[in-house]
Order: sequence, then structure tokens, then C-alpha cells
Amino acid sequence: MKISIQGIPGSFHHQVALNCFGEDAEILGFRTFEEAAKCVSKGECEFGILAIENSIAGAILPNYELIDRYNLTIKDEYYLPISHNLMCLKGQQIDDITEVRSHPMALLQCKKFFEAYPNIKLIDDVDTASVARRIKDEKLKNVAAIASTTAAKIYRLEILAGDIQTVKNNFTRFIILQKPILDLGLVQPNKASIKVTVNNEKGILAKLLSLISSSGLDLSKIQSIPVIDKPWEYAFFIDLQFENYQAYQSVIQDIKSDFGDVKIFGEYENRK
Ligand SMILES: O=C(O)C(=O)C[C@]1(C(=O)O)C=C[C@@H](O)C=C1
Repeated sequence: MKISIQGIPGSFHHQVALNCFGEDAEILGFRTFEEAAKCVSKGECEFGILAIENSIAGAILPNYELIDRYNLTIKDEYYLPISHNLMCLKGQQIDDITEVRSHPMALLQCKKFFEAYPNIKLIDDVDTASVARRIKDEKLKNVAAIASTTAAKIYRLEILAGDIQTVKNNFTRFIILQKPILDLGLVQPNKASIKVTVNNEKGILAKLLSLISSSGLDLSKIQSIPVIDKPWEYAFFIDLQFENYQAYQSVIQDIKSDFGDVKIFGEYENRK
């Protein structure tokens, strides 16, 4: 089975692929989230994995847009505890480090740690593990990576400081994507991710939220993103949790008839 991710062995996406699909899966690593999503939509792999939000740094907004644009379906979700570590070539001390490179989401999660090191420049890079690999391959001095302990082991780097994320209890939520398929109805879903493009009317969002609340559904996430061809208009990405599938379906019907367009990205099992 082929799985697309952004990143290389030692990255958090790679860890999620192993945890969800096991050692036998063929993991195809790409430089960008877009290439990983495109691989699924072209049918060149069965599943793709995308980080969608982190408990410290928040949502990865461009990834919502990718699911939408490539017409992908959310099959499942996975919450990975994230511990970040500062690592460099053996023998280097923290005072030797002038530059730290990592994935932008990883840098955001560790911002507080670097307040004590104002001379260190924080630079966005492709993914956590590929920086670790580059430091090793190019024997880069004065540069450190932020990555997992697995990456430190694979690329034989020394950890200068462990668990450096701002809050120890740190999670990233990943979604498992596939091409839209016919629902076989094997598992009764209790969570759904939808996009609602509301008509721009006064008070409409408040009414939408009241409908969801009065129907007994639990709104676990709401995220607005711009409608790109209509400046200053917004669509809402909404995650709903429910015990009663029929109640959920009836809310979807009510939203369609009274609020605007609904696109269902996926109905799946809540893994939180
Ligand atoms: O760079 C990596 O190792 C990734 O898997 C990317 C990523 C992300 O996209 O948020 C995954 C989990 C962590 O939140 C930090 C980075």
C-alpha cells in the first residue's frame, strides 16, 4: 500500500504513517503538502497524510484549501503527541549555534524557548527531519535543527535541549486522506468535517451555530477561510461530533436549505 506524506524518515508525518499503516506500507515522501495531496488525487497512492492543526501553533490553513481543491475525502484522523528537540553536530554547544532551521509549525511551537537566545536566527525550512539530515550530510556547523528524538538517532545528531516546545503537552492532529469512494457503511461515523459557504446575511453565523447547538451536535472546530474568487467573503470549515447519525444528517439538510452550500469532506471516527 502506498502512502504520501510531506517529509522524510524521522519527520512527524513519517511517524504517523508508520503508526497508522505499519512497516510494510510504502511511504512516499514529498517536499510540499501540495505534492502529497496531488499524489492522492492522481491515484498514485491510496492514502495521504496531512497535518491540519497543532495544539500550540493552531491551524495549518493552506491544508484546508488543499483538501478542498483536490477534492479529497477525510477517511480518519490521528493525534500525535509532539516533543521537539534541539539538535546539532556532535561537539557543538548551544553558544556555537547562530541559526536554527525547521518546519514553520515546529518553530512556532518552540518560540518561547528561543526568547532566551536572541542571537539565534529562526529560519523556516522544509520539514524537521530533512534539516537534521542536511546538518549531518553537509557537516553544517553553527546550525541546529528542531526535530524528534527519532530524527536525532537516524541522522546521528546530538540533542542540546529536549522537550523544548512551549507547552509539554503538545499534540498535532493529522488527517488521513483518500479519493472520494462509495461509502460501504461499515463503521457508523461519529465525527464529520464539512465546509459551509454561507450567504452573506446579517446574523447568519449566529443562526447557524444555534441550529447546530439546538440539534445536540458538538461543534469541535470552526475555522473561517476566504472564498478566493469573492474578496472579503468567507467559508467555514466545521468539525461536528455526534452520537446520533440521523440527527447529524438532518442538520446537514437544514444547513443546505437555509444557509448556503455544504461540502462534506469526510465522515469518520472521532479519535480524540
Ligand atoms: O516537519 C515535520 O516533521 C512534520 O511532520 C510537519 C509538522 C507540521 O506540519 O505541523 C508535523 C508535526 C509538528 O506539528 C511539526 C511539523
